[in-house]
Amino acid sequence: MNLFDELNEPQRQACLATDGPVLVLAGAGSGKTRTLTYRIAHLIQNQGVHPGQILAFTFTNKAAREMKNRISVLVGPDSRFMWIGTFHSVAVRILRENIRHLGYDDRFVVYDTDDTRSLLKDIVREFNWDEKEWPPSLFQTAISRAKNKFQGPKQWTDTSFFGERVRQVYERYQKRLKDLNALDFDDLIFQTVALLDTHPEVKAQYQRRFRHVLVDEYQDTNLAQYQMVRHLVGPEGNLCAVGDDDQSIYGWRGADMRNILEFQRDFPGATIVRLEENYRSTQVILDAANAVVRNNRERLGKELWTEKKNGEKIRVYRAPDEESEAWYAAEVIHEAVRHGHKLSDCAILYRTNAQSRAFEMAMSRAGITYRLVGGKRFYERKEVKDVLAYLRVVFNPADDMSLLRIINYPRRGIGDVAQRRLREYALDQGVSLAGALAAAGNIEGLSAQARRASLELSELLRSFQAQDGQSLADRVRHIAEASHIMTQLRQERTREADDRLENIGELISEAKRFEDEQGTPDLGEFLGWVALVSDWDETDEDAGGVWLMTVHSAKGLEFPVVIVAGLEEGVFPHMRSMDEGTVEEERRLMYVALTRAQEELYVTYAETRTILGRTTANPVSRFIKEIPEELVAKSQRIAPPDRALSGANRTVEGLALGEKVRHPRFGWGTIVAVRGDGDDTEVTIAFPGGGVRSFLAKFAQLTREETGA
Ligand SMILES: Nc1ncnc2c1ncn2[C@@H]1O[C@H](COP(=O)(O)OP(=O)(O)OP(=O)(O)O)[C@@H](O)[C@H]1O
Ligand SMILES: [Mg+2]
Repeated sequence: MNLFDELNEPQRQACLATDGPVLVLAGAGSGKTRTLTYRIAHLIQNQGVHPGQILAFTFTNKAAREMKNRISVLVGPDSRFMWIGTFHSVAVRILRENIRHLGYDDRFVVYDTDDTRSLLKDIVREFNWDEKEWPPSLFQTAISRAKNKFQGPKQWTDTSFFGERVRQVYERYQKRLKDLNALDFDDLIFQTVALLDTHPEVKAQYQRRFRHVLVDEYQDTNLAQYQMVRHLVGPEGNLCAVGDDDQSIYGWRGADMRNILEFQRDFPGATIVRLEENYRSTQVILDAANAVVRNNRERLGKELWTEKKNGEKIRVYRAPDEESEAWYAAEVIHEAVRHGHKLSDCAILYRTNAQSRAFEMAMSRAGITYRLVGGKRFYERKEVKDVLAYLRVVFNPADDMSLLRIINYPRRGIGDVAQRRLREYALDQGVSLAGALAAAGNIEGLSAQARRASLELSELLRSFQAQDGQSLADRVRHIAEASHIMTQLRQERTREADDRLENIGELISEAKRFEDEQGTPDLGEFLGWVALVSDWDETDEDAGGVWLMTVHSAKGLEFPVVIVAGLEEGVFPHMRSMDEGTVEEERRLMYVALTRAQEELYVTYAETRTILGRTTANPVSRFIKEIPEELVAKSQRIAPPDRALSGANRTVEGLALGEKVRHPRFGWGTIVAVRGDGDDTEVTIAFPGGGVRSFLAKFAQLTREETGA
């Protein structure tokens, strides 16, 4: 097959320009990611570049996986030698190979935001500052900002009272992290850049290794990431970056559009390619997206066109409240399915995660399977973190923070007093907390009980370490058992404890999956992988169902049917952006949202919305007003939700066991249970071949046999 038959002229040009820097600057859906993928295939297939010489950055692990799969189809199994990943995962690989040059041990662990928050809390306590006045999140944000700009504590410039305190905390925090042999997320990039900055021989080694560097979603790289790219690109300057200034939506995380503007300065002689044909959406959708984003002043300016001239008009729906909005979404989806779409063709996009609740509820009630991207993450659950804390200490005995988490969990008689004593000893002697445990026999001021328990724990951890080399899943299982975490949960005999046990079981399965897929039982690799698991990796993509996610998560994706919800001033654009003067970034976010749609686009808003128990009435979003009227369908409702509800109500009166009813999605079934009454009536229906499902009768749109469908 000729690769280039599947590309248009400018896309081909971007693939063929393999000597020197290339910047592809183009709007949504114009084939930037596709071009990048084909360029890699072209390099391997036609230019004799070895897959191991290719380094590509994507914005999510999911995108990396997809790109890898795509390329392996084009070039075969050797593609496994390519380095394709997020900035963070590439950084972990580089640091594991080289971090010793920076005085860390290569068995470092990665701290998530929870872990760093406890560490910061600890530090504030050490300084004896009021924790209410100086919450850890304050420092977390400030330190993260600094790292994204590649500013260490030494480069700190803010000398105000507040700034001075941040500097103090920042300095102590970095020192503590190093003692703990831990890195936070931002450190991964920061330390990689520091490493490449100060170790020319390491830098040269990577530059020789990677002859071609590629970056997707280039508009969302921050300064530190940009510097990482610059260091890794060799003297030949073979860098291909693709991006869209109109889709820059991570300013809050330090993404800097100037990276695009400065590309030409940093990589002189760069070929600039523009793509203008969009292959994703209908002209109506593009016109709407173009019209909205045109209201931004800070942009390079470009327009998109498509050959898909026709297209359904956009439907705008005004709901009385967020529940009706969600119910409307459910109707849209039923309708789409009736017209032959799969559930997985449909996506509901919203501005903040908190908005998902109403949609989840409506989907469950309407019997629509859905997949939520984001939300409470598996790896953030307490019991999972407890077992992981054991694993981390086993892997990296210097990790005092993780040891503190489990030093007395399950309870073993090392109380607060004993813990304080052990920490004092560790500090005095310059050893880790694990070292103090081992020396408990000689530490004064410990009760006999605490002393015995400390020594036992120390011995237990040592026995866990001795299992290096066994299967990972077995190790995780053994640790969860021998630590008595499982025993304790089993004894509780509550539903919650059962859930927790199940989650630990899931963690063990994850360890097995990791081992099977990555082909290594290495605990460190597993922990590194866990730390970088993103919302997407926790979504079962094969499961089917409507997608629920934030607009940020939808970056780079496309769906035939898209519902963009919550278009109210204060929600989208978000309140904070109005205070901080970043409405243009919100508008880019709206542009991203609209351009995810391939065929049908729905935009909804609610007249009143209850957030955190407070009901507010917000005016309709300016972004809706920016969509030209001629692109919006006149009839704005598929079916008014109130009528749908009352209609459903009528049909369910007096539901009886054994009665045959019809559900709009699952078809005919038999009622096997009825619970509750009035609006709360819940019916359970057995569908022949479709299983048994429960619905709130009020919402289920059931019809009776005699009335027909
Ligand atoms: N030359 C082409 N011929 C046919 N289809 C194409 C062509 N180029 C791109 N496409 C298709 O158009 C869609 C959008 O492409 P792609 O996702 O690469 O765009 P993008 O510019 O990366 O979008 P985004 O800005 O949203 O990340 C994909 O379904 C892709 O397969
Ligand atoms: Mg893309």
